[in-house]
Amino acid sequence: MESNSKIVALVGLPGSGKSTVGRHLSKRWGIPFIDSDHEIEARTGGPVRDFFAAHGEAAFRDLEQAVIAQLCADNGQARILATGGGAVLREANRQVLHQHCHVFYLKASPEELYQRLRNDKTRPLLQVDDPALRLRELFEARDALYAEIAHYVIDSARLSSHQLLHRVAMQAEMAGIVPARAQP
Ligand SMILES: Nc1ncnc2c1ncn2[C@@H]1O[C@H](COP(=O)(O)OP(=O)(O)OP(=O)(O)O)[C@@H](O)[C@H]1O
Ligand SMILES: O=C(O)C1=C[C@@H](O)[C@@H](O)[C@H](O)C1
Ligand SMILES: [Mg+2]
Repeated sequence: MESNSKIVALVGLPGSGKSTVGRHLSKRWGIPFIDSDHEIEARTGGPVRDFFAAHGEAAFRDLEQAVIAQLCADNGQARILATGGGAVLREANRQVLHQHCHVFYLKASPEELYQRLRNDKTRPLLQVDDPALRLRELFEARDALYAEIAHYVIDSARLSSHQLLHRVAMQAEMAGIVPARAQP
């Protein structure tokens, strides 16, 4: 990875805490938080699930790849980036993330994710008859891909979201990726 990179990328399954941790780190460090799904929504003018339904997954993945390449381009600006849960499925995304960002894999078991998300109706991938099974399948298919690109694996088992945030912040600050800042 480029040693002067100031991009912290958060990867992991739906519910792993990317948005929660990303928002808090953004406040703590005073740098922007960008979510690739939100960037795509800003460009297409509607929710990701509508784009999926209208154009299919392959078209979504093409757009996602283009967006991630742009978000990882070095412009000297420090930032926190969360990627859509499926971004690691493409080799090109794995390469660009690993090379240009400090990648943190927020790892959680499918059982734990199910407990967090069981009442959530906003995640399209989980609106199926058996969301617990779906999470197990996603974990099986993706855990090794997240781990492959990660510079840091943060296991969130038995951590509250506050403790998880603290772990990521400490790791990044100790590694000198961002200057340590007093919490607002
Ligand atoms: N370590 C944790 N312990 C308990 N709950 C957590 C933890 N991390 C996140 N949560 C809760 O789980 C839910 C999902 O978290 P969040 O939206 O941050 O996940 P995400 O990785 O951004 O998911 P997605 O990929 O779908 O955008 C939130 O309600 C959040 O408060
Ligand atoms: O895990 C996935 O494949 C996805 C996760 C979301 O973040 C979105 O990017 C989209 O719904 C696909
Ligand atoms: Mg999110």
